[in-house]
Amino acid sequence: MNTENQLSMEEKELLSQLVSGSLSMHRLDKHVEKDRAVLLRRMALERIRDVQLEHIGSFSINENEASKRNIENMIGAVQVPLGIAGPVKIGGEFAQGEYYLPLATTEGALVASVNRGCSAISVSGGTVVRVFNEVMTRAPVFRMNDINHAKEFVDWIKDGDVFGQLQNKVSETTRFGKLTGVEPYVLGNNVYLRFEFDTKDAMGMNMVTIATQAIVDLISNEFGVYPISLSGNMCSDKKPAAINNIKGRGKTVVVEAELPAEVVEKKLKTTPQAMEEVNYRKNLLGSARAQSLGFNAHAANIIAAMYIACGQDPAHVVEGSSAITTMDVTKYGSLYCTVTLPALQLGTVGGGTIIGTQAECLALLGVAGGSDVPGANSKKLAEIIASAVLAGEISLVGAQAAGHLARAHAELGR
Ligand SMILES: CC(C)(COP(=O)([O-])OP(=O)([O-])OC[C@H]1O[C@@H](n2cnc3c(N)ncnc32)[C@H](O)[C@@H]1OP(=O)([O-])[O-])[C@@H](O)C(=O)NCCC(=O)NCCSC(=O)C[C@@](C)(O)CC(=O)[O-]
Ligand SMILES: NC(=O)C1=CN([C@@H]2O[C@H](COP(=O)(O)OP(=O)(O)OC[C@H]3O[C@@H](n4cnc5c(N)ncnc54)[C@H](OP(=O)(O)O)[C@@H]3O)[C@@H](O)[C@H]2O)C=CC1
Repeated sequence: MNTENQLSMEEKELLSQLVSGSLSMHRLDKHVEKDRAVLLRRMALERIRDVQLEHIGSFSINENEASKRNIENMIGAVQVPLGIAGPVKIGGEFAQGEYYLPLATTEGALVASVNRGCSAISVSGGTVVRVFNEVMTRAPVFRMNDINHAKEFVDWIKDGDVFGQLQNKVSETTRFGKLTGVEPYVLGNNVYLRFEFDTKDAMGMNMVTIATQAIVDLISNEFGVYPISLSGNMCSDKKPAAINNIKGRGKTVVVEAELPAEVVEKKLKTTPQAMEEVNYRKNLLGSARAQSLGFNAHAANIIAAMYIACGQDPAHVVEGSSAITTMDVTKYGSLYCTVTLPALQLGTVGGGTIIGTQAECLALLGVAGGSDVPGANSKKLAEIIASAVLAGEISLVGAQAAGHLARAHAELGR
């Protein structure tokens, strides 16, 4: 437990006010520097709850930087073990060569599994991966007087001159972001405008939210309606939603690899036929019967572990998990595998990407910060994560085809 000897007289007084409740935790920031506020809040909690927060207090994050843009009421940091899988050979438009994958997880057997998948993919020649679409969306909801009013509004917003005005307005709020489209959706007298943006190397949710505020101010001045909410859930952010799977959100990425039968037998201890059948009956039929939005084995596992490692917003695992995995035996007897990720939201600038450990993971992948051609780094990261997901799918489907799932977790996960 931290002792009061480390504190000045003023800090001791603030600590006792925090413990008594006469000073709220967040107001402390007005009285002391951020690093001292983090310490005092932690010490107050130790006293209030009679616990020791020694590990929470052990970190290298810069409290001033983090308190500006990543966290409020900071008391420390939690640690998640970081493992490495690979190298995996990737043939992307942006990611080309061999990559070590940082995975932050507490699930034993996960890193071993991705590592095995990487090895099987690499000896088979690597992945081929492409980003097909990139778009970040924000969709305010407007309550119109009646259907006529809704129709007038939709016709107005579709006018090319109006769209040009909106684009100009957006360019006043961001140097990098561009408004690329707007799609109106109507429900009764509600109109949802799904604005689409290219956010380059940023994941972009702050960027597009600020831009959309400027857009709705213009709409209010020009058309006389103001949204009920800046986000009307047709965006759709951090919720499982078919619209993201169909239209895409973040990066839409597709990855493939073809494994010769000998590789499947040697590396995965099974056959292409057995893996094809597991994929069909589990990932396709089982997911359909369960009415799942994701037709895969564990895309979320790899996305979550790489998002945590690389400073992404982990809530976006929701959309990322809606991936579809296919596995087909070819006429040559090899196994052709693909993963389609319709909505992989990520960035290499902003958000959690600047925190020391996360920035180091991005550096390990060669994608820390913005790229010379804005957007290239985020697409490279998308290609790498998609390849990692494929490695995870190949290994887990292989383990289930071989009947090794329970054994692997008994040995490595407990
Ligand atoms: C565990 C293995 C990999 C063993 O796999 P194996 O083939 O029995 O082991 P091996 O000793 O022959 O090693 C083969 C390769 O695996 C890797 N490997 C092997 N051990 C390690 C290790 N300690 N650390 C790092 N890498 C390891 C490594 O690449 C190695 O090659 P080598 O380098 O030796 O030439 C395999 O059985 C496996 O992948 N099982 C599946 C485990 C898995 O994917 N778990 C993910 C979580 S499951 C879950 O959360 C979701 C679920 C299951 O509920 C979803 C669903 O419904 O399906
Ligand atoms: N506000 C919301 O509703 C939501 C917010 N979030 C949070 O949003 C954060 C991510 O938002 P995001 O907008 O990505 O990040 P930031 O708000 O951190 O902004 C990133 C900024 O980086 C600048 N930038 C510098 N170089 C580049 C480059 N090469 N490409 C693109 N932008 C560049 C841009 O400035 P400029 O704009 O001047 O071009 C951009 O706005 C995360 O913390 C996430 O948790 C998540 C969901 C919803």
